[in-house]
Amino acid sequence: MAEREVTRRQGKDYATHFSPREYMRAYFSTAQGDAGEGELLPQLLQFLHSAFATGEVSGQRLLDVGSGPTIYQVLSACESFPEIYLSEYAQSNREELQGWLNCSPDAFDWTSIVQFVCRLEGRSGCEEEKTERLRRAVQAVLPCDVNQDDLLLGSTQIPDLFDCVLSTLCLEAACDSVEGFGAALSRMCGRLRPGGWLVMTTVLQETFYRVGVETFRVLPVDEGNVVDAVRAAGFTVRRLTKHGAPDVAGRERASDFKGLLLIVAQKK
Ligand SMILES: C[S@@+](CC[C@H](N)C(=O)[O-])C[C@H]1O[C@@H](n2cnc3c(N)ncnc32)[C@H](O)[C@@H]1O
Repeated sequence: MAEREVTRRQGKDYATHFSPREYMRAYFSTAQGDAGEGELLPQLLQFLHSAFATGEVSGQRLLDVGSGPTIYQVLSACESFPEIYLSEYAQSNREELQGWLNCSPDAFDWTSIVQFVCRLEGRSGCEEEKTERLRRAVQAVLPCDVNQDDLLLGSTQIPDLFDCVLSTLCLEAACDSVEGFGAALSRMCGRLRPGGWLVMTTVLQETFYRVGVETFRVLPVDEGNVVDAVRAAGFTVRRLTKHGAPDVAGRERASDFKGLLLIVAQKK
């Protein structure tokens, strides 16, 4: 029987076909994440914990680019940055974030992941305090498009300069060429002060991931592509960690990533 052709969503489709609820349910229901992705989520959480726990990556203001509907990525950062600006392309994702910030009764439940991060910090039992700290830290949920020169799309009343830019699993989803990836990275760090920090996580050689019934296209990048882009954007790489992907067979995999790259870099 002929295989059904799958439409690979990309670009503007994020505004219309990306279901925040399906995304969070599939990948963030527990701190173990999606079974087919092996240790991806624990590795992300562990890396983000260690990146911020050293105390070196710290300051006043942090910009998270392409936040999606998720808050896992800023749970560690809120201990080191009292002001956090979330930014995201899709309005539906921004609404999910806002719902969580407003303690909406039907907001996604992040308890399992907050518990995991508190355990990493040696502060089991402090989940409520952590959640409150993060809610207090978030100053705004801004629209953003990494493919536009004006990345934050004319948002006003935001700082001219940030001390840290964080971005998790975003550019490879948002860009359609290696050149575009580099340009978006430079743009994203345009508001970073000299000496400021870039913390970025990237899936390697991924061509797709699934969200509910939809399949999203991903730009396959390798370690060299990412490191070259980071250096070309004016950074010194301070820390680089790489993990392989699990060997999961089958067409029903949630994604086809081959590895995970975790980078801390400092702007010259
Ligand atoms: C795989 S999700 C990652 C979300 C979140 N950062 C995380 O770690 O789970 C990719 C995100 O990139 C966002 N995105 C897609 N195109 C974008 C663009 N042009 N500018 C900024 N973000 C974009 C999507 O809306 C989506 O939230």
